[in-house]
Amino acid sequence: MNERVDGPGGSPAGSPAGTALALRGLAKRFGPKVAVAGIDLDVPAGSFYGVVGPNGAGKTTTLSMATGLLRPDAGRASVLGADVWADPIGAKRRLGVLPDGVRLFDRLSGLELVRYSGLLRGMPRDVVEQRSRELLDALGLAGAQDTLVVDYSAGMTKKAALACALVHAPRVLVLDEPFEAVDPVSGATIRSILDGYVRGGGTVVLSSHVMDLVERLCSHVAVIAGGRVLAAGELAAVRGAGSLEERFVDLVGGTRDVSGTLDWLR
Ligand SMILES: Nc1ncnc2c1ncn2[C@@H]1O[C@H](COP(=O)(O)OP(=O)(O)OP(=O)(O)O)[C@@H](O)[C@H]1O
Repeated sequence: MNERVDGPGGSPAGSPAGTALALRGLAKRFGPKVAVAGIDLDVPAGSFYGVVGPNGAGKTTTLSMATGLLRPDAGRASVLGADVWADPIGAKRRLGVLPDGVRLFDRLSGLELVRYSGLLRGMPRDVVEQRSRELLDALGLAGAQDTLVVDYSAGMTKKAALACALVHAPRVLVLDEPFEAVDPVSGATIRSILDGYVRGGGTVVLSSHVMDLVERLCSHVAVIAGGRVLAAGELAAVRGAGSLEERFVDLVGGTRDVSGTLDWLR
């Protein structure tokens, strides 16, 4: 099943004008395991795009290939027209990425880490300095800016990584589980930063397991399972009459009845 509910202008063959992220036939296997089985997706510029799917659906593998972190076995990805593999510098200039299970240079302090990200992007030192401090302040890390990242909690590390993804003001943000391990106050701050970013013309693609959050934040959603897109397009069209969670369960398969098992646990 591959139900496409893209609005007019969406084209599975070419990359329509105004596409921030275009994925064509992306595929990846790990040994015998097919993680991603040929994914096509157009993320319209200016959209807030949620990618949802069960554990092991292929979300992280897809986003890693889409952002140049993992080489696909087949297929292409482009960011605002720049091919991620043929023109990596052009694509990465337009892109900010929060990868899954981020490995950071954690012997740097939070401030040093964000500064380092900005300087790597070739930004002027004074701009880097100002933005790094502003980002850490907005994300509630100002008090910990001189603490080594290795001593950060999981949520603090995620926020520092998000600051690194934002410092060069990219036009497209790809965030793998940005709210995981983040407390509710920080979550609200991140939501408001991302909202403002999209209102200013930026594009956000994020993966999440939290349907309520995707429903509240996103204009578009793709449901992925078994390495394929089951449905994609505007949130209202994908969701239909019910909630996104109902639609998700409907598409991905019902909940399992485990009432007669795990007797030893009772
Ligand atoms: N490096 C790897 N080596 C072997 N198998 C892998 C590797 N990375 C992913 N896989 C497999 O590929 C499939 C898709 O994994 P992926 O991490 O993309 O799923 P996901 O949708 O992000 O899952 P989750 O929601 O649990 O984070 C899974 O079956 C996983 O076991």
